Amino acid sequence: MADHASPRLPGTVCRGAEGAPLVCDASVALTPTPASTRQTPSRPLVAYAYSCGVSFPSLEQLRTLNPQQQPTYPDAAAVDGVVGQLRSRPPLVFAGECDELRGKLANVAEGRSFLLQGGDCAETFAGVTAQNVKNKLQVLLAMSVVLTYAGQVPVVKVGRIAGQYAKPRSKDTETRDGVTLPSFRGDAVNGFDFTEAARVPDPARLLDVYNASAATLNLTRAFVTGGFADLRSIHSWNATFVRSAGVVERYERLAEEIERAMAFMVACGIEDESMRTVDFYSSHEALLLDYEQAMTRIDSRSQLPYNTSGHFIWIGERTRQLTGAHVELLRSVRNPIGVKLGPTATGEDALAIADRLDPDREPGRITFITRMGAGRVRENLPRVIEEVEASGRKPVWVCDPMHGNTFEAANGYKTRAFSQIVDEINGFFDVHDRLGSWPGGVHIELTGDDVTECVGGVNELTEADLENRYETACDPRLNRNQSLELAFTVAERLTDGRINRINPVQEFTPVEF
Ligand SMILES: O=C[C@H](O)[C@H](O)COP(=O)(O)O
Ligand SMILES: C=C(OP(=O)(O)O)C(=O)O
Repeated sequence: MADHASPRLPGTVCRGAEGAPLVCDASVALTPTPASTRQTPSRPLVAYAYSCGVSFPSLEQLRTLNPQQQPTYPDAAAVDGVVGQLRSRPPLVFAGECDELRGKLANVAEGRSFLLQGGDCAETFAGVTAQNVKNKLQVLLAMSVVLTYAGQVPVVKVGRIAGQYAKPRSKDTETRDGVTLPSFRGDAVNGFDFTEAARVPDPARLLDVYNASAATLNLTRAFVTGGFADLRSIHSWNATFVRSAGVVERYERLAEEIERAMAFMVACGIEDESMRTVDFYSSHEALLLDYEQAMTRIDSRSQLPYNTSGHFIWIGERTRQLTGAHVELLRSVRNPIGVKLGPTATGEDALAIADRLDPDREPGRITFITRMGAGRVRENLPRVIEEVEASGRKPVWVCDPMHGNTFEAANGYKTRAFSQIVDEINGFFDVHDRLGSWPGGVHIELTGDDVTECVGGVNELTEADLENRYETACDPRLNRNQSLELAFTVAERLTDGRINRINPVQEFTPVEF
């Protein structure tokens, strides 16, 4: 074990200020790792405590906690090898960016802004193309403009992007025509093809996840800062929407209004950087413990651990066990954390998880993503909100109207009805309105393409249409027009009496002419 004064080496274990061992950050590595201190795959990873005394679990410890939804790899040594390689890779996101997002989410929790989180149900390696990433950004930017302008709220933009490659499944196996194989668990785990070979979990895919996420993030950063997100190109974000839809005309009218407003601002001398770039963050479900634990790094500024695989990570409905491995891992990292709450979640469950993940009640740390289903949201959500808010906690409340509203169409396609998605969102707003809490955001599975996966919406897709372009690797997503239509629906609920809360009248400084 190296002492603290030694050069810090990736993956080495050294003594912290109080004698507690800590794992050093690859970003502060000074010299190549000498063979004697190299973390070999077969050597157990050492649990450590960082200076403030919170312990960070080793993979061995996590594995004793009966982790749910993990792949069963045929070769444990191969997993260790991959984990070792991931530990030495550079971080994908930076601690300071995660802090910045946490600060923005604190504003959302206070009712001062709104979270738009959206993207694929399951990203795929084949989907890492410039066109795909651009289409997804385009639809998210268009939605965010609708929310900002029509809804009159500042919008925090987070993609389900650059890491959303692993899926929890209801069943371990899938049967087709009498043949039973392991379920597809996302490109991070196994192959989509229904063959025995494809469905074997392969740990080398975790390195592909890293590479695909890095490429996606790189492109995303370039798009959002390189002119693509310039509000003055607002019309061009619309170029690829299906023209016939009424929702597109509505968007065009709004884009024209924004252009006029911007021209007015420019004429008044009010033009700044915020019109040209946007802040955009990545997020995914932190499902695969091998990957998420290996991607944790010690921030060289604060000496605290951050999961560097994405800015915002969430714990799914199936893995939120209070003393389970996922909660144990995420309680020890500093990123803002989401927790999905399904229809059976109680206020007591939510409070217990919040206390475990966020004992210090740090603003912006916890986001509860509720996904109760349209039929249950009005009945089940109030109790959860009431109990959590009565404790004095102020989490971000977000509605995921997708996961509680999935059904199988008569022709066998897994689908969702646009009307039910809207109904759950309306239920979410109704409940928050009644309780006086802040409906802080929406979490949507969507794509920038014109797929036919969800029925209804402006183009009135029917079950028969599903077979035309059903391309999701897991759950059905809203297509471009449905996503935009949803943004207008949410914007209407936001303007409904809320503008004053978000933009309280401020001291007015007259512009000099
Ligand atoms: O996206 C969420 C889950 O991974 C998905 O709904 C599970 O789908 P399944 O019920 O077909 O396994
Ligand atoms: C699996 C997901 O959701 P949930 O945990 O809510 O089922 C998801 O959002 O991809």
